[in-house]
Formats: sequence, C-alpha cells, structure tokens
Amino acid sequence: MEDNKTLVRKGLSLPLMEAFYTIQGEGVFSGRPAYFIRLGGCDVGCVWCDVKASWEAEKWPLKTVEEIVEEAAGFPARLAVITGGEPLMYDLGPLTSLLKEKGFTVNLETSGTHPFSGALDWVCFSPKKFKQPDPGIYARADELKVIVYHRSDFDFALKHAALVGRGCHKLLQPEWSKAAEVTDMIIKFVKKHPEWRISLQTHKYMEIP
Ligand SMILES: C[S@@+](CC[C@H](N)C(=O)[O-])C[C@H]1O[C@@H](n2cnc3c(N)ncnc32)[C@H](O)[C@@H]1O
Ligand SMILES: Nc1nc2[nH]cc(C(=O)O)c2c(=O)[nH]1
Ligand code: SF4
Ligand SMILES: [Mg+2]
Repeated sequence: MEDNKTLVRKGLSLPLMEAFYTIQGEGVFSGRPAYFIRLGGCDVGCVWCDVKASWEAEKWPLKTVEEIVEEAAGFPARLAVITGGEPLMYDLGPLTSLLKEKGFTVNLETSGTHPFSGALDWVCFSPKKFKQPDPGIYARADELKVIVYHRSDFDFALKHAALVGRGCHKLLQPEWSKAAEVTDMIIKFVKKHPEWRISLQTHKYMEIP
C-alpha cells in the first residue's frame, strides 16, 4: 500500500475542500449547471482571494479520485469544474481521466502558476500579480479571465493577452469588493477594446455557491 504523500504526488488522492453542484457563475460557461471540485492548497496569496480558507492543503481531507468522481456522477450535469485553491499544484491526470471516462466535460479554473497537467476540455487562466504564471499555460488557455481590482490591472490584462493563443477568449471580471468602483472602468475599457468582454460573478448576485 502506498503512503498518502505518494498517492497525492501521483494525483491518485487529492485534498478536497468541498464539492458542490451549482451554476457556473463566471466566464464563458456562465449559466451552465456544473459540479465543482475545489481542491485545497494554494501558494499564490492574492490579497482579495474569495476563498482564503482553501490555502492550507493539510486542512482538507484526502479523497481518492474514485471517491470524488463517484460523488460527481450522482448529479445530472456532465460538466465538471476543477478549482481551488490552485488545482495545478497537483497532477490532474488521474482525476481528469476518470471524469472523462464517466462522460464529463472537464473545465479548469487556474492561476497557471504550476506546471500544466490533466486532460482538460476548457482552461480558464486567471493570471495574478502575486505570482508569475508558468509560461506553458499561455498555449493551453481557452479563456483569459483577468480580475480588475485597480486601474493598473488593464495594462496587466493587455500584457497577458499578448501571450495567449489567437482563439483565446479575453474577459475582465470585477474584483467583488471593488465592483462598485471598477465596473464602470471595465465597461469603458470593453467599449474601446471590443475584443474583450465582461465576466461577472453571477453566482454571488444569485446568492448561490
Ligand atoms: C478562487 S480562484 C481558484 C482557482 C485559481 N486559484 C485561480 O485563481 O484561478 C477561482 C476564480 O475566482 C477568481 N476570484 C477569486 N477571488 C475573487 C474576487 N474577490 N473577486 C473576483 N474574482 C475572484 C479567481 O481569479 C479565479 O478566476
Ligand atoms: N457558482 C460558482 N461559479 C464559479 N466559477 C468559478 C468559481 C471558483 O471559485 O472557481 C465559482 C464558484 O465558486 N461558484
Ligand atoms: S490563486 Fe486563486 S485560490 Fe490562490 S489566492 Fe489567488 S484567487 Fe485565491
Ligand atoms: Mg469562487
């Protein structure tokens, strides 16, 4: 029997903070029912992170990928969203393969700060000023979702947009606590730069998970 450290290193067991069936609130898939798998552990340290409780991996119980997928398969939707914490801290190969075997479309929410892994159908890359992305993420990103907290974030967004692939969707999302101030700036920016669009955290307006 392999020990827990080895199982985590191989991506066979993962620290699971929570898993829940909800509506994808953000980004290109906004409005779609989806099963969220939130892995514990993040070393990025965003000051405005809305899930700081996730940061410490050791706090969360280890679950085998079989346990995680069995639970997911009990809900009607066949869209899974892997998030965190920072899910790319782990080898997502086993979890994503098993989800796909069970018929799921598998989407990822990531800061791109760790090497890419897994069989993903859609990658939402949300770069952070607090830790540099791994350069390998740019070619994998289907969606670039930049959080706007301060006006300097527009230049940060343009810098990352220059590095993603041609087909990558470019979105700006207000940081939740600053939404009242930054939403107007985002509207003006998008009207001037129509290749960008707005992403709102609609689940927070709907008061659902
Ligand atoms: C909690 S993160 C987890 C996944 C990964 N660590 C990441 O940052 O992409 C999920 C998404 O929420 C966004 N997010 C986190 N805190 C936010 C906030 N206060 N306002 C708006 N978006 C936020 C992140 O940028 C990311 O796109
Ligand atoms: N409904 C809902 N949609 C989301 N989209 C991305 C989320 C995340 O925290 O990764 C999230 C979340 O926490 N809830
Ligand atoms: S990378 Fe994601 S989970 Fe980590 S601190 Fe930033 S927003 Fe939170
Ligand atoms: Mg969230």
